[in-house]
Amino acid sequence: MLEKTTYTPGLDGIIATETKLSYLDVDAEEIVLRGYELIELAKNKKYLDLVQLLLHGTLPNDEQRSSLELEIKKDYDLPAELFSLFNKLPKETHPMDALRTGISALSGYEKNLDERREIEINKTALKLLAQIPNIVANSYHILRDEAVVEPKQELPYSTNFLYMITGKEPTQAEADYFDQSLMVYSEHEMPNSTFTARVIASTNADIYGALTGAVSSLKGNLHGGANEAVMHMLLEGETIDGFRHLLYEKLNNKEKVMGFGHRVYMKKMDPRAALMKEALRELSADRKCEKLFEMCEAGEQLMKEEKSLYPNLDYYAAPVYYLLGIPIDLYTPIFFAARTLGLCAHVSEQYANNKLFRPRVLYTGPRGLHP
Ligand SMILES: CC(=O)SCCNC(=O)CCNC(=O)[C@H](O)C(C)(C)COP(=O)(O)OP(=O)(O)OC[C@H]1O[C@@H](n2cnc3c(N)ncnc32)[C@H](O)[C@@H]1OP(=O)(O)O
Ligand SMILES: O=C([O-])CC(=O)C(=O)O
Repeated sequence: MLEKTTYTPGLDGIIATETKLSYLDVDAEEIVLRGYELIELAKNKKYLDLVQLLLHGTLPNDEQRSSLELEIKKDYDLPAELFSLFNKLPKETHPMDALRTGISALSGYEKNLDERREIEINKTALKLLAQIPNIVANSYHILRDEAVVEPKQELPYSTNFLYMITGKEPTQAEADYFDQSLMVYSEHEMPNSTFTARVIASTNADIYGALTGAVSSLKGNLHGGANEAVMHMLLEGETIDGFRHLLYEKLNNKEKVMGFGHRVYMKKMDPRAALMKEALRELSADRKCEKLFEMCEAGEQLMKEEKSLYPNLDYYAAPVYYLLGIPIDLYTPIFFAARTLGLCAHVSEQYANNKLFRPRVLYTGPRGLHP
């Protein structure tokens, strides 16, 4: 007989696996990535440095970073059939669903689909890191009957990603904010999407299947979908007073306010949100759009006073993306593109030391019935 004491709803606080990749140390207010602290990395390094760190365990030197970038860039192009596929989707398809379809379809082009060795999975990971930004940007353009924006080899990795989204080359400052957002989104221990990917990989299923499942998980508004919801809420609020009114209304209706709360940080501010808040402060001042920053701060204050709840990353990443001119429907796909890194590292780690996930239940139904 399984004891009720072994059951925690939502697996809250339960250790699901061992990992060398990352750990949220809430007391120390540190997000540990292979021994480094994520916020320090995000202030001093680039997304590509994190690619090398998470997949290979060490930060690259300049030469290693350049060869990693070349390796990724050689796989930027997508099979032409993928564009035809996006053309056939209903125009109402959400970009997260187009992304899910795109990743699933890519599996058919993978020669190494049956490979589970780390060295081969890392190669696939680089290919996915090359192709997923292209899927994110161009499935969106195709669904809106816009021209495809081909990747530009001469641009740095994340500059090219932002360029494919907006169709115009970003300034250095814009590219830097975007790169920093990709870093803070890149890996976060055991969120629902990472757990989903590891559960799928634990059956020996391939990495495309694991990532396809993770896209579905990330779309939900209790997870990655929250960043899009935050921006819609800010636009609906319009002014500081309007936004405060909207938040009170939601709290009175017992609705969840998107962008607040977190399973692990519930009583503290997500350190990544604090970094994005600073990016928003600078960008708002630069764009003479201080009102957006002030609205966010007013919302943060209200939620602290009324509910003792703090912003998570999505709350401050959303307005940063808005000021970078990114369409709202792409916020969650961008989150996924950045998280592709962490997901691939977790899938690789799962294969390397696999044990099938298969938990038990606390049965609450009837017994002893007869047909
Ligand atoms: C990058 C990311 O993916 S971060 C997560 C993004 N998601 C969101 O922003 C969605 C809004 N937030 C939430 O729904 C939650 O805080 C979650 C899902 C992130 C974490 O949830 P859980 O750990 O399961 O906690 P749970 O939802 O049970 O919340 C505990 C209590 O705080 C309240 N609460 C938590 N978050 C919120 C919120 N955003 N707005 C209002 N109340 C909230 C709950 O209503 C609950 O109150 P109760 O005990 O009176 O019923
Ligand atoms: O950790 C979580 O549960 C959700 C989150 O913040 C992330 O995936 O970045």
